[in-house]
Amino acid sequence: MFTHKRADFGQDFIFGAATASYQIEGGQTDGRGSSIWDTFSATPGNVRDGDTGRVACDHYNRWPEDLDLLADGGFDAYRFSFAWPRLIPEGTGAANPKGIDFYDRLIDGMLERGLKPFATLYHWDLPSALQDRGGWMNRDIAAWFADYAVLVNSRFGDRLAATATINEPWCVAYLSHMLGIHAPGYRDIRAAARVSHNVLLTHGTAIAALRAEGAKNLGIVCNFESAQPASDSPEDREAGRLWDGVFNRWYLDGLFKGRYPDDVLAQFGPHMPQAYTDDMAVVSAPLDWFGINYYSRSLWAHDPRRSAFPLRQVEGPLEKTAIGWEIYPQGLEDILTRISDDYTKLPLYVTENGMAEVEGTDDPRRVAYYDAHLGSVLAARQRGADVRGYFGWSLLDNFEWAEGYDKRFGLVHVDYQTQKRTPKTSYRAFQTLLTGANNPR
Ligand SMILES: N#[N+]C[C@@H]1[C@@H](O)[C@H](O)[C@@H](O)[C@@H]2O[C@H]12
Repeated sequence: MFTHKRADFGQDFIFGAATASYQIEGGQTDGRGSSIWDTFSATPGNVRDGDTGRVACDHYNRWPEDLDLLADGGFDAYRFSFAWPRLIPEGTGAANPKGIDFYDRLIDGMLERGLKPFATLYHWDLPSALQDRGGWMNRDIAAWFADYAVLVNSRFGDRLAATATINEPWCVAYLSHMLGIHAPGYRDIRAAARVSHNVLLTHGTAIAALRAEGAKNLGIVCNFESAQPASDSPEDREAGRLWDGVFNRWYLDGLFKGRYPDDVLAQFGPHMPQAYTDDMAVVSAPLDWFGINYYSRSLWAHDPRRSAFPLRQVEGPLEKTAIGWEIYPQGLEDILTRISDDYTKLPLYVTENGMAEVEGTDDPRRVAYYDAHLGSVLAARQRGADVRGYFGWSLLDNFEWAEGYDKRFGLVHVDYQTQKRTPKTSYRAFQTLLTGANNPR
């Protein structure tokens, strides 16, 4: 079990578990429109083993059982995401009544179980119809998303404990438009430059629209790595710093300082949208809280072969998870204190932290991973970071994007043939931490 006690975090600290619509819902029915992940995963070669989110964890039908798992585990909150194409199948225009009904029942189910709904408006499942119109490369997405955000707020806002506009803008932009690993699978520096701006413009535009509706407890969720040089050479030190710019400072500087870092701008060069500086007041709209997703560190070396972003990742020596990421708890303490010291005194939530492990229900390594990272949260709080909550990723084994179902992050094992849920040892560790009991269901 964990070495920490619930009281160590203070009585107001929130513990939750997190999921995302495309990764768990399935339910490609009842008026749900196509998403870019439906098309990306249907394209051979994009997702391991040809896996798709067509069924996933069948959460669309099994959500009561999944909410029971959260409640029985003693969690205070549930971080979930709305599927834009389930609510507005074409992305703009008419809403889908059955989609609204699903989230009505889901949110009411949380409240009935004493779970605080922590919502994310966008966790990567863009309506395909909007991709047909340019998707994130089209500046108009800011208006499309703002209208969607206002719809969500009008139907559900009064019941939400917190609302994040976008999950991991770096993944929406760089991973999906520069590296091509996620949907829509572009490998294009011009697309990446434009989306790196448009995703934050979209966030800020939605914040303004939601404020106009009186919405409260608004934030965004960004992912951070401890970006380090692979050696002490000046070139590698510069490579580590540049990756810190690409992954961390682009979003921190944009959101909290209203400007993008010069070293990354230099790499994007002429590909940035014209007059983007005119948008920075919108990009850096004041927020009520900030979400941090943290998993690991990364090591970087100079790579002179590359004309832009001249760096390459180097495998590190630390123990690794089943997805190959080093286990580096210090990085969570470091990013939390860095954000608090250098960027914002807003309430912070660790909105995702967890590890992939090989299949099974006994996962002592995952227990140790969570225990160490919870220790980092406590250390960051002791250093002055106003960390208000922590969400484990993920409640369930689920569709792990390009890795398909091969990589399992769940506190609860899912047998995808039977959809049977089985709490793992790590779930029991949280249950003991949060309820004092270890009461197998
Ligand atoms: N990979 N990985 C696990 C996890 C992913 O499943 C989430 O959807 C993302 O928000 C974030 O990347 C982290």
